[in-house]
Amino acid sequence: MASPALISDTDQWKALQAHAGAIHKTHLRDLMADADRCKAMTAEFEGVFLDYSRQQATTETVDKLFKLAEAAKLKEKIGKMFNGEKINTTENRSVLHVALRAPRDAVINSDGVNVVPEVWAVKDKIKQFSDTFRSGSWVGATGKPLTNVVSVGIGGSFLGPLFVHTALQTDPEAVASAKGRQLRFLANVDPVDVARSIKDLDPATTLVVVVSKTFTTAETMLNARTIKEWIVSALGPQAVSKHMIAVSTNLKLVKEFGIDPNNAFAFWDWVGGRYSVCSAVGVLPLSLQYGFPVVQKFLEGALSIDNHFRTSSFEKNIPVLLGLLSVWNVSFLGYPARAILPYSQALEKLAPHIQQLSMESNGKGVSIDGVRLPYEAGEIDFGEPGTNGQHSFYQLIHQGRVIPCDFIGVIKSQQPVYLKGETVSNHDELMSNFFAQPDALAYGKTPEQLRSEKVSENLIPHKTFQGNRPSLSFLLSSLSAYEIGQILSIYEHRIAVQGFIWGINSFDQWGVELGKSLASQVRKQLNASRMERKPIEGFNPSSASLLARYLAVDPSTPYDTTVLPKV
Ligand SMILES: O=P(O)(O)OC[C@H]1O[C@H](O)[C@H](O)[C@@H](O)[C@@H]1O
Repeated sequence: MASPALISDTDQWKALQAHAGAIHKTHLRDLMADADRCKAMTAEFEGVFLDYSRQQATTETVDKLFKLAEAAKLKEKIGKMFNGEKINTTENRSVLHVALRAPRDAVINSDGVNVVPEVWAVKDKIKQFSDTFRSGSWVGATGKPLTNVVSVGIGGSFLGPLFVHTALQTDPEAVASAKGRQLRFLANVDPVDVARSIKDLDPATTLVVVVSKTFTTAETMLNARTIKEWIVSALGPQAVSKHMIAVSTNLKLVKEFGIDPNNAFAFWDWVGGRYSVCSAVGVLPLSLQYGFPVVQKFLEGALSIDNHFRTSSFEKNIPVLLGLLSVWNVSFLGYPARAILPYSQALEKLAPHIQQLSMESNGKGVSIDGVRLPYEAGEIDFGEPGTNGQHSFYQLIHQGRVIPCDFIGVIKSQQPVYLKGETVSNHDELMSNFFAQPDALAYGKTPEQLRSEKVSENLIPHKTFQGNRPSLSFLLSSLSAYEIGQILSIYEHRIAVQGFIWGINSFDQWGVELGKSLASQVRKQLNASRMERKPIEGFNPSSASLLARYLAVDPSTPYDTTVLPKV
């Protein structure tokens, strides 16, 4: 018999659907009373400890999920990814971000060519360039060493590097190596972002890295031209070769832009944009700021999880367990969202990165074979660091909608602080919340408990917490470059597992195209109306009237001369 086209046609999927009915009748309060279950629902690898006992699941659920994984051929699909097979079928590409952190002697083929030597050639070039840059021997047009870096890029050419940069910013080793330097990002095409990214910077001491896989992304190219103008107007056209470098797969366009090809750093079409932080996209700007050795530790952390993911049995495999549990929450329990709640300010930009990684990967409506899905794939990811989130959206999570939560805690803070005489250290104060919130969600508070506390009857419905709200907790030993790499890789693989189970292509992103092409029609209209006073044509009544309102106001932009931000 031919294998079913959709995973939802399998007996294993149907068994889980039936099982979900039974699970809905349980309460986490009761499930948590089983100490053996709690112990069984944990996994550990190196310093990463995962406790998933607060999922609305039993060991039977997990067994059934493993059977689903078998039906979805998860093991084979993981193998195909690591072996460089062209699993991104709609773009006919391998998916080899794991090659970016593979050891020098590894062999990973794409199209019959071992890509690892090319990866290391670029890393060696980055190391050499960043050493020269950081030593002060690379000087700008006025002879001054450059201490500021502005990385211009958007989407995958921005969010991963921003996440890692933000996480490293307070790590003692990274702090020491970044003394006297700053790294900034320019992503949005909004001129306000341009103004903010160059505020108080001197072009004479600034290096600009233009980061774009395609080197055609409209926002990045306009921002790159704008920043080029900022440099040229201050230092003259010959300054570009000393003040602008690039990261791209399209080295031809880099050259045409006017950046010296010697100062261009390559990557390859088998690296998806949102999976590119371990390529020159992240490694170059981060090495300029922190030095290559710190970034190498980040890559090693990612590699450790790659090996764990590739070789561990599913029972112990953290990304596999996480991916399967997310599928369980979305497809069987019907919870469409996931909150990412790091109890670590250093992980402030994890959720924005995961938003792209997860939603661009798994936000699909058809199977990899083009069959419309009878179930929803992907989930809505959002999050904020605790405790900030607690004072913002946790009300909804506790008493409103059910949103499975990822709690991420760190045992040893990057920045220990204690005030003599205080009950606990500042980090213990933070972590008190990390330990308390998952139980508040799981156990809730009953009307009986409230009555025993003499709460007045009219307030009992308002103060009742139903509980039975799933979460999982990660406890990391510390948060250095290595663990940051581990977190990245855990999420990358978890999201791939989800896509493999749902039977979709997690590595294309056709859904971003339509908006781009409609924007080009608007761009043409804005040009025609502003420059030649042409009437608005070819839009629906709503868009035409919005455009008319927009164009009616004088933007105070003189169209016959260049204007740069004044900050
Ligand atoms: O790196 P670039 O080619 O400039 O692309 C930047 C971004 O463009 C689009 O939005 C894609 O959907 C993203 O996946 C990509 O990361």
